[in-house]
Amino acid sequence: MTSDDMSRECVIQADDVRRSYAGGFEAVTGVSFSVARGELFALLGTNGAGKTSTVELLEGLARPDAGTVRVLGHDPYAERSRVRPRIGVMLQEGGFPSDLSVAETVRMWAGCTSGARPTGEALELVGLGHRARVRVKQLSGGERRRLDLALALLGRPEVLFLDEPTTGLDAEGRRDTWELVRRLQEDGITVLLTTHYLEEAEALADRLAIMHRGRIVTAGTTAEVTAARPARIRFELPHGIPAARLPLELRAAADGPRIEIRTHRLQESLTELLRWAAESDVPLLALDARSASLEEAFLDIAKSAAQTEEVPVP
Ligand SMILES: Nc1ncnc2c1ncn2[C@@H]1O[C@H](COP(=O)(O)OP(=O)(O)OP(=O)(O)O)[C@@H](O)[C@H]1O
Repeated sequence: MTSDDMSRECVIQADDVRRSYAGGFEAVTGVSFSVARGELFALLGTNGAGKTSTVELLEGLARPDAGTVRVLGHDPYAERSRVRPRIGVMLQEGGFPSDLSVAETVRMWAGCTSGARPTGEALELVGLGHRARVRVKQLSGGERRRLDLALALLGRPEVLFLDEPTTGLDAEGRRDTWELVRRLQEDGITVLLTTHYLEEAEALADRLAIMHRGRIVTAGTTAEVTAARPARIRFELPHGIPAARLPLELRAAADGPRIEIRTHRLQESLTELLRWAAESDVPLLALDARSASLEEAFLDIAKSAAQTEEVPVP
C-alpha cells in the first residue's frame, strides 16, 4: 500500500456488522470492509447472500443489530439528515409514476433534493436528454434504469450506491452504463456496487468482496481474489494425434480430442506447449489460454461452500 493509499479518506466503513430479521434469521453475520474516497467497491454473492441487507445498513435504511457502520464519518441511521444529502441511491426498481414525462419525473425528485442539478444536466449525464418529453411508461427497460441513475445523481452525491445497475440491459446498454460509472469515478465519486455480473465487477471494481450466507468469503482486487486459482489452456488435437504424445508435464484431462491443462505457471506451460507443437508440426486447434477469471473464483467459492453446508435432516 502506498502512502497515497494510506492517506485516502475512508468513506464507507463496516465493522463486524450483523443484521437479523423478525423470527431471528441472521442475514448478515459479522461483515467488515472499508471503501476509500474515489474507490469503486463491488459486493458480489450468491443469491440471498446478504448483499442488499448489508447495503441497506450503509444507506441508513436500517440499524445493524451489532457492529458499526460509518458513511462519510457518520452513522447513516442515527445521523441520517447529515448523510442522506451527500449520498445517491440507485434502487433496483425506481417505482415512479409512469404517466409523468421523464423531465417531470426529474423535476419532482429535484423538489425533494437539496442542491439538485438542473433537469437537463441530469438527463444529459445519463444520455437521456433527447427523451425528456417522453412518458416514463414509454421508456425501454434500459432507459428506465438510466432514469433511475439520473435521479440518484441529482444531488451531486459524494457516495453512490448502485444496486444491480445493469440488470435487464442489453450488452450495449451495459457498456454505456459502465462508461458512465467510470466517468463518475474519474470525478472522484465513491461507488458501492452490487451486481450479479462478475464481468461487471471485473470491468469496474478497484476492490471487491464475495459474500455467501451472510459473511464475506474472500475480498481484495480481482487479481488478489483470482491469484490462488490455476490458469487454463484449452485446445484440440487433430484427428489421429493422441494426448499421450504431449510432453509428460502437459498431459492433462483429455475429453476426446479436447484437451484442458490447468496450470499455476501459465507462461512456462504455454511456451512448452507451443514449442512442442512447432517441433512436432502439430496444429493446435481452437487454442485458448487465459488466467483464472473472477467467474471461476466465484463458482469455486459457491461450490465449496455448498459442499460444506449441512444437509438438512428430513
Ligand atoms: N425482510 C426480510 N425478512 C426476512 N428475511 C429476509 C428479509 N429480507 C431478506 N431476507 C433474507 O435474508 C437473506 C439475505 O437477503 P438479501 O436480499 O440481503 O440477499 P442478496 O445477497 O441481496 O440476494 P440477491 O442477490 O438474491 O438479491 C435471504 O435469505 C433473504 O431471504
